Amino acid sequence: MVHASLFTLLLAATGVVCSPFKRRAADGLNTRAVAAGKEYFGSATDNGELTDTAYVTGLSNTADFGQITPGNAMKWDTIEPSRGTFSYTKGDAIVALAQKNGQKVRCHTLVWYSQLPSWVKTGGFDNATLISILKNHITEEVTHFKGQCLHWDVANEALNEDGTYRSNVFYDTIGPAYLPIAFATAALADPDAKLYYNDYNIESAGAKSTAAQNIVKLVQSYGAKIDGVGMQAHFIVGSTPSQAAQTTNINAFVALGVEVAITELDIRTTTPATAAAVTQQAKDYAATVGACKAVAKCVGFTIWDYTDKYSWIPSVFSGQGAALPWDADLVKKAEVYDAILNAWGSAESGTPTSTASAIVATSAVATPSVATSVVVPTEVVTSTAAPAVTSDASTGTVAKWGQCGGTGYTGATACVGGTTCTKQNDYYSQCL
Ligand SMILES: O[C@@H]1[C@@H](O)[C@H](O[C@@H]2CO[C@@H](O[C@@H]3CO[C@@H](O[C@@H]4CO[C@@H](O)[C@H](O)[C@H]4O)[C@H](O)[C@H]3O)[C@H](O)[C@H]2O)OC[C@H]1O
Repeated sequence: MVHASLFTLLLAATGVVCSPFKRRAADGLNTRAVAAGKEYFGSATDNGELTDTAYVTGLSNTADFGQITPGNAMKWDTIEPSRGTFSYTKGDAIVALAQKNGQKVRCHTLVWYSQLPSWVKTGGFDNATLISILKNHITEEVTHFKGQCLHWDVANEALNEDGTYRSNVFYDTIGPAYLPIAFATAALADPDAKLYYNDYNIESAGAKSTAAQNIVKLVQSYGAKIDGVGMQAHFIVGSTPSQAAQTTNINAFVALGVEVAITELDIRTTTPATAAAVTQQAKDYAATVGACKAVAKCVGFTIWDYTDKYSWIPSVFSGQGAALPWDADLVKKAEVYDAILNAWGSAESGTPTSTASAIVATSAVATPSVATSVVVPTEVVTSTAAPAVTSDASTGTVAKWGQCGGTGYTGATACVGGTTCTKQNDYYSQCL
């Protein structure tokens, strides 16, 4: 009897409840999300936190967390700090913890302008060399983690707030084609991982969300695989988009044939948080859960760490914080936690996903239209489609692939701002 009680306690601690009559998962954020039809509810984490036993116990509770995202361990500056030198220790540690716990992993992130080592950022590489560096980095990293990543955030934050492409070394050297090249390369290295574009301030309609949808179309138009879009959702208490606005926006992405995930949710406020702010924060969390729940193709939900103890917010947004459902003492904020829990629906099966939204999402799924011209690097080609880069108004002073077309280009010459197209290689032609 004593042994049976200990066994029950042990199972409860690891997220499983056992009785002589039935065995089911313990109630929690993840089990509720799964009951509502989602693949997981998860949390970001970081290596430095893994020595905190109480923290790890909470993170390892699969009733709450069915997925882990490495906050920094898989970024370029950690993985390939100098050219050709790869270090996987930190990423492996997080994957090992997830595997031990039976949790999924969202792998984050392959191509980002930030946390990019200076040898890449200021290396002064020409177009062909940078493409080779990009492809090598992706191939090496994705191959290393092959079979271990449910999702890869292939590209992170490629856009400015007005929807134009963010100037970074990849865009400035390669042009928008760096995105389809990155996705195609990742797909070759791990065909089973779902490949995501990930960004912030794309959680409701607007120029940046439209531009993110255009990135989906761009990658598709090159014949490369893109499976999903991650809405980071770094929100501010009382200023989050409404549930309806988020639902409509998620459906706009789903209509392009991709899935969506909430990838980095936190909702910050001025610290110390007031009682009113916490009440509003609970409503704000519930709104994003409600939006994801309402769309069948919103497949998963991640908060950017689970406790204020390790939130990135105070270090970046001065005077802000208290953004997560657990406080800095690892104590659940009951109001916020319960709001998330209840927004997913009941523990048994969840409230059924809104039929109306799900039908909109499903029926709106469309194969991207196929046009006649082909502009793809040979290893990328799986379908034919027109390039979606004609709005790129860069002129001859900055070389952009896609200005004039590449191998196999049969469409109208689009030498924007110049008169002569000079083909340099399969990715790159210059308009002068
Ligand atoms: O240890 C930390 C990591 O946790 C951290 O991870 C990144 C955090 O979020 C992602 O990048 C940031 C997203 O938010 C941007 O600021 C937004 C500006 O507009 C506002 O409206 C919005 O509310 C803000 O969130 C930041 O500028 C981005 O850096 C990124 O995907 C994560 O990897 O990275 C730094 C480490 O020290």
